[in-house]
Amino acid sequence: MSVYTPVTDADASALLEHYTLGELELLEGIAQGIENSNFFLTTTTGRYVLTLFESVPREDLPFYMGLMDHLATHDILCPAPMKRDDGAFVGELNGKAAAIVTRLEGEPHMHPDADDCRATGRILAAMHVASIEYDAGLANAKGQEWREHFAQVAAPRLSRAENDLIASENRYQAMHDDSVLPQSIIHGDLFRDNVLWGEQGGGVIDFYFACDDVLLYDLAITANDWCVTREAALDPARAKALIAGYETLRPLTELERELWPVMLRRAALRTWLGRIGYNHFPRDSHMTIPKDHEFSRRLLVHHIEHARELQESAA
Ligand SMILES: Nc1ncnc2c1ncn2[C@@H]1O[C@H](COP(=O)(O)OP(=O)(O)O)[C@@H](O)[C@H]1O
Ligand SMILES: N[C@@H](CCOP(=O)(O)O)C(=O)O
Repeated sequence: MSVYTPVTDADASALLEHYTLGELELLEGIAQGIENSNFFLTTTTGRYVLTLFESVPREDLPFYMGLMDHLATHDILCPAPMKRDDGAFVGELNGKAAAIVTRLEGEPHMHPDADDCRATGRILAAMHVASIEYDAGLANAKGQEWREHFAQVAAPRLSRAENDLIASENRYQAMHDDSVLPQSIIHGDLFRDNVLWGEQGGGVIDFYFACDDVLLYDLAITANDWCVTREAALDPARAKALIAGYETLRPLTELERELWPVMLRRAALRTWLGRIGYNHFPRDSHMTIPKDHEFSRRLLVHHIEHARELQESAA
C-alpha cells in the first residue's frame, strides 16, 4: 500500500457477514505496498489480509484470485483467497472490489545473502512449474506497449537525458524477439518485500503483477531487487546463487543464458518507469512509503554499461 480507501471496523464487520470467517477482532491499515489498500484483519477464526483494489482492472481479478488458489493448492506457500458465501472470491467494499486472503507468517529479508537468493530462486522456479497447469491467462499490462506509451506520458516531467535513455532502451528492447524464450505465467514482482520468511520457509505475496510473459524476465525482475548492491550494481555472487536455486527445478536454456542481460535491462526499465509513475503521478493516500526511482535509473545504466559481467553471472 498503502491506504487509499479507509475502512472502519463497522465496514469490515459488514463485509464479514458475507463470509464464514467469524467476527472481527482487529483491523489495521498497512503502510507497505503501493498499488492497493491493504489491511490486516483478525477475526475469531484466524488472521487474514483485506485488500481493496485501487487500480487493478476488475475483470482481471478472477485471474489473480484463481492463480493464488491454484498455487496454494499446489504446494506453493502463498495467500489462499477466501470464498464468500455466494462462492465468489471478490466482493465490494466502499465502492472498491475487495477480497480477503489468508495472512502469511514471517518477515521479509531486506538484506539477503546468497543462501536467501538461492532459496528465492527455487521458490520462483517452483511457482513457474506449478503455474503450467493453471488454465487461465492474462496479457502483461506493463509490457512493451505500456513502456512506450508511458514514456510519452511521463516525458514532460523528465529531463532530456532521462527521456533519451528511456527512448533508446525501448528501441533496444523492441529489437529482441521474445518468442524464442520459454513463456508461461510469471509473478512479475518478486521483490524482497514480497517474500515473507517464516517457520515453513519463504511465502510469496502480491500477485497483482502476474501475467503471461517470458519466464527469464521474471528471474531478472527478481535479480534486480535481490542481487544488487546499494550502489545499484549486480552482485555476481548473489545472482549466481539465485540462478542456481532456480535451476534446481528448471534449468535455463542456452538462449536464455544469452538473453539474460537483455532481460535484466528490461526489468530495470519496467521498475524505473513504474516508480516514475508512483512519484510524478501520486494517488491520494493516507499511508504510503515512497519508492526510490533514481536507484532504478542507475541500475539500468549499470546494466547497459556492464553487459559482459551480466552475461557471466548466468554462465
Ligand atoms: N497475505 C499476506 N500475508 C501477510 N502479509 C501480507 C499479505 N498480503 C499483504 N501483506 C502485507 O501488506 C503489505 C502490502 O501488500 P502488497 O500486496 O505488497 O501491496 P500492494 O497490493 O499495494 O502491492 C506487504 O508488504 C505485507 O506486509
Ligand atoms: N515492486 C515494485 C512495484 C510494486 O510495489 P509493491 O510495494 O506494491 O510490491 C517496486 O518496488 O517498484
